[in-house]
Amino acid sequence: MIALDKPLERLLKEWEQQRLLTALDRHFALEMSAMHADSTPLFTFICALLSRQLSLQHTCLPLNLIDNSNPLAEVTAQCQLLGSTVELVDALSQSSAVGTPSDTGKPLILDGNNLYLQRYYQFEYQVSEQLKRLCVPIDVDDIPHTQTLLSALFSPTAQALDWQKIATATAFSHKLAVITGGPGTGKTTTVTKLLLLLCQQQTLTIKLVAPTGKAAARLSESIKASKVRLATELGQKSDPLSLTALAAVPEEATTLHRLLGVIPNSHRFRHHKDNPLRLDLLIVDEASMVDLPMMHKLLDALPEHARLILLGDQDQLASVEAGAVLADICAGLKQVSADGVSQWRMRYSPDKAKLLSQLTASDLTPFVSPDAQIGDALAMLMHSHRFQGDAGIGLLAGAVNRSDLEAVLHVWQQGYQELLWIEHQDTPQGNLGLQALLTQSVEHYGVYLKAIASGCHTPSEIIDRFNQYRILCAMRVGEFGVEGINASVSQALAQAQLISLSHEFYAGRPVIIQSNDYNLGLFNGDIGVILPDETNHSRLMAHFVQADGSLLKVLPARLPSHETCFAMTVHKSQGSEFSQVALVLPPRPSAAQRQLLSKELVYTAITRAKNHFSCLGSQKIFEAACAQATQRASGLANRLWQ
Ligand SMILES: Nc1ncnc2c1ncn2[C@@H]1O[C@H](COP(=O)(O)OP(=O)(O)OP(=O)(O)O)[C@@H](O)[C@H]1O
Repeated sequence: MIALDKPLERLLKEWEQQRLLTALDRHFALEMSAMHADSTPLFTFICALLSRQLSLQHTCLPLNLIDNSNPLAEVTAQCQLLGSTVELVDALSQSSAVGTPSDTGKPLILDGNNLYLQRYYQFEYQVSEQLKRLCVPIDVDDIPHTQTLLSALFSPTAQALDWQKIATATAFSHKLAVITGGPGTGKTTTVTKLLLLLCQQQTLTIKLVAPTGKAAARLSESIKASKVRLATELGQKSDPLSLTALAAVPEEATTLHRLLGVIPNSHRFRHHKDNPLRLDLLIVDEASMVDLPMMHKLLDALPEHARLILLGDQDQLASVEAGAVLADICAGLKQVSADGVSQWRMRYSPDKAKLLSQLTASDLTPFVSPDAQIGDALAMLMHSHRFQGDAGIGLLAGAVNRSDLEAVLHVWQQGYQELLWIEHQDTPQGNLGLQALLTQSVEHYGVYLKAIASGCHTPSEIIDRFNQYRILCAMRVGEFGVEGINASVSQALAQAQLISLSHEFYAGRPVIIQSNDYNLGLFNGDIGVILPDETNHSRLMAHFVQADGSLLKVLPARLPSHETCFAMTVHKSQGSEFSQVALVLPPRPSAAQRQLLSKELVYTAITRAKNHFSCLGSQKIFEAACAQATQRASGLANRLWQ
């Protein structure tokens, strides 16, 4: 069933050298083969492919999607699979290492055409079961009263259907609710109104969390701002909704790790099935960043009676680790027309559509679906309120998200003030595009660096100014990856005498943490700035703003692994927002790099920008990225929707 040009062990080594496989993939395959006496070259090769899938953040290996004639996409194929998917499934299921879904003792599980590592099969199966268990309606005792409250919260709109109102009613009447939408579509506004409704009725222990400290801090700020707006609105009316209930709406958010209770030097948390969280309602923001294992741990720790609300943008890059849970949950709402254009459309069971229609005084019968499944828990907000004023960023984000290349080009050609295209331009004097980016970065980073030089000793103020601008890179390595751009920006700032590179730690050096240090309370992705200590100006300390707004100070020498952060990856920027963003795309990406340049990556970078977005790139590469949608292999969408 497998044809190899050379002995498999030699090929595995070559593939590792060519970076088609990682060392881990090769070792995993050889280890599995050594552990099972009935191993065949086919089995060993498939194990390498499965491990590679996990390195690429897929949760399984769909055997029917393997390109038999060149499974590793080599320049010249040295390995081919012979036979159909059915024969491949049959051959693998003979292996003593491969079990069926109920075989908890086997290291690999074959479920239909999908091959899993046992651990990932369990994560996926349990997450789907946990979500389905949560996907139940909650009785609305007094429909007319709730109707009145909803009408008081939502003024009539010009649109036929007010999806924020429908989302509020959806979440009010369901134990699980997933409210998704792009930036500024009103997710926080909606959830604040929902919390007001719930707090008006009963006393609940409500917790707000996000995957990173930065995202948690943003959630707190958004909820606070939303409460202030709502208080003004309520104050203007003689409403049945009380300001007292609004005051009870919580606004402090924390990180998922902190909520679950980190146990130092362990992958386990203090809260789990046997020691559940003490809460009645959990709200998770930036849910697209939550990977499959983390979602499992979170759902496992949720008490039986608790409600769960997930907020996020299903179009953003998926989690850094395996899985794309939020996208999988929403997958059943995607409709692809005959001409290949995809759009979202809600799907409700007849009962849910009837209830929502009653509660919101709108007609939702066109959205009734006989197989709505988890659709009853979903609410999608499509209209951005944030991008009305600065239309360029919103239009560009929308066009990229739809992979509408004509519209993308059109937006760039309109010359919007908040958009700047910088073309890579190789000349004997160097890349002029890169030089333009460096000039821009010196101007923007100069603001906070000059503030430090002029004696500003208020760390939060300086960090705030630093956060106004950020360079985001698609890649980590290379001249145009995070490493290269950080080095170039550091040099440019040193030349402008804004920083001094004579010491590793200097006032103004921004750092991003690359591993978790539970003792210090620093986590992968946390960003801080090295600054003179407020109480002793001759001593430098790394300053980090925590989720609750407080400052954490750490001696630079004690920092866990970290790097300079004038530039960071788009992946690491999720959950953050900056006034100005500059995206850097490589001019000549390798084949492997091209695979990573996706529309989700470009969309995520654009939507981090509040006021200005620039892109250093070449038009061809930008368009190729916009045309490429990422698909993560997973069986979760099927489990939830079939
Ligand atoms: N129905 C509405 N009418 C007018 N403005 C609105 C409406 N809903 C939200 N907004 C405004 O849009 C902005 C963004 O709202 P909100 O923070 O709720 O969106 P979000 O989806 O949570 O955004 P993000 O993804 O950026 O966190 C706020 O200024 C809010 O006042």
